[in-house]
Amino acid sequence: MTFRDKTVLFNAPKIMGVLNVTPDSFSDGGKYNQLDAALLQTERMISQGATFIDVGGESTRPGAEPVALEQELKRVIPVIEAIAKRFDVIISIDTSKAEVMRQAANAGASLINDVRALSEPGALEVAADLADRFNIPSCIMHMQGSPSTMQLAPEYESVVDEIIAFFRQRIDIMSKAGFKYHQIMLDPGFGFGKTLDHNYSMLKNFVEFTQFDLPVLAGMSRKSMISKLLNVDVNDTLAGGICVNTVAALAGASVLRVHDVKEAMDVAVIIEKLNQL
Ligand SMILES: Cn1c(SCC(=O)Nc2ccccc2)nc2c(=O)[nH]c(N)nc21
Repeated sequence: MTFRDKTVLFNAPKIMGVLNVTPDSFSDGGKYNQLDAALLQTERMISQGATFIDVGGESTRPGAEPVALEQELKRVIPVIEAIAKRFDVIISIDTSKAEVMRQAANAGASLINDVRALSEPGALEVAADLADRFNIPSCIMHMQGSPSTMQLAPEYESVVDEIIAFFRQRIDIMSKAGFKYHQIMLDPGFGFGKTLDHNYSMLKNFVEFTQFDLPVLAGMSRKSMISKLLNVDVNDTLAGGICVNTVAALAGASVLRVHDVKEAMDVAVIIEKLNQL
């Protein structure tokens, strides 16, 4: 798409900072250290401009082992409570489990981020109830297969069309379950059952995902679609991340889910400037 023949909307995206509270995301296992480190990281991301803090207790990387309910609760609930007590920020709970959604909302979370799009038992009902009673929206993400299988052989007739059809189907199911339209957020799920080319064709056609007039979240930060293409280590994907986030933002992404909040905020501030002229 050249800028000449299409009007590019310069709507600045909001930034969602990633807070991983899985044990492998902290240097040592100590409880105090983990909570303290999480709060320090949260404070840093808020000071850098994050609107959302995404708290996740189950790693959903390719091949990741599922986490038991009790384990996931132990990881995320104390962190959510501590953040809600200290900061004025929107806490997003990254979970697929109905019980984690309910307890996280109780502890102060006000956005549900489910990479399995409310497909687990009870999740749709609990999320719809939280939307109804507390106006808590849900972000539903497309994934082909499950974390343990999704990257074995991703296959699509047309990845963009299949994601669009998935969004249509899930929006219909959520509306029937009681969600109001504005309580739904969409996410094409970069890296979740997609090859490198699938990911870049999703990015190239990102504007298609905005056809529902619902906010669309883009989560490409530090993912293999950057490290593989640029042939760099995951810790050296900052420049690539800024590029893909800029492309997604100009194509209409409302939220960028990132590890590097400062750099994503720089993108948002520059786009906001263009919006004002
Ligand atoms: C929870 N969650 C994840 S976890 C995967 C991840 O960050 N991998 C990863 C992290 C760091 C380095 C390499 C890979 N990705 C998304 C996303 O794209 N959208 C939404 N809505 N939620 C998401």
